[in-house]
Amino acid sequence: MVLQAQEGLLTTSPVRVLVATAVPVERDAVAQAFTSAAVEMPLPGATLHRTASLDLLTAGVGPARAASSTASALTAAALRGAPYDLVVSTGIAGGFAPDAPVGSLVVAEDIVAADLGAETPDGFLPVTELGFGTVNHRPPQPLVRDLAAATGALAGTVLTVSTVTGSATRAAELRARHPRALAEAMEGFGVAEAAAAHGTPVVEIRAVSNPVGPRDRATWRIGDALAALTEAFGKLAPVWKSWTSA
Ligand SMILES: O=C(O)c1cccc(C(=O)CC[C@H]2O[C@@H](n3cnc4c(=O)[nH]cnc43)[C@H](O)[C@@H]2O)c1
Repeated sequence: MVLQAQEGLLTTSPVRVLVATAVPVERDAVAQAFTSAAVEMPLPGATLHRTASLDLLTAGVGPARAASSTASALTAAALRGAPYDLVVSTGIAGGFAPDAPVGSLVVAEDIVAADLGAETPDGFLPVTELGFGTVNHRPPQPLVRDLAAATGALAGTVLTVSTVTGSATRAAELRARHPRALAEAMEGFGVAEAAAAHGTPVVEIRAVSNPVGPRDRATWRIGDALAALTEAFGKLAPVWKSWTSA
């Protein structure tokens, strides 16, 4: 393994990984898994924290903001001649009960835009059935398996929504349309769209902070979910190092 000097940082990892969270507390939960200091780099619309292990992007809430921030980071890396090998979307999420309980970890076999489409008298139609776009990104499955094995995460579909589910009816509708759905969050599909535009593989790892369903803020366990993220990322260095998309 070769030591590389990157803009004042020394790294021993040949795999360049960009980790995108929505908000700073999620970024900090990931950063706590590492001892190395971070160098802050402002980007158009987002801030990147570069560590010796990974680059951490605070990408913002929602798929559009997450896509734009991730695109900035990917373009900046390409322009400095060091493109990323992998993009990881991560943070807290709602879990579909009973399969993904609060405190559990989920890794996405599929990253699905669950509300990108049209309502019709016969129900919801994804944009793909209207004749354009895409609603699904599929991460490399061997990597999904390695991530699940290293962390004990459940593997299944992770939905991206622009509106947080707030009723049992909506939760049941989503689950009926996506029987393999384990979790919903608001950024994965946006991050994946930006990664796909750069030809970069993407994965999504989520820690469940609340059940998907009726809004009940008092039952949220954000601290537990953030602790689960820290623990998970503490176990992942060997996975990043051994992984290659080739
Ligand atoms: O105040 C509320 O009632 C409330 C309810 C749900 C979510 C929020 C957020 O501000 C969370 C947005 C943030 O966290 C991720 N997240 C966490 N749980 C869920 C969920 O059940 N459905 C969708 N997204 C969720 C999301 O990725 C955002 O980054 C406030």
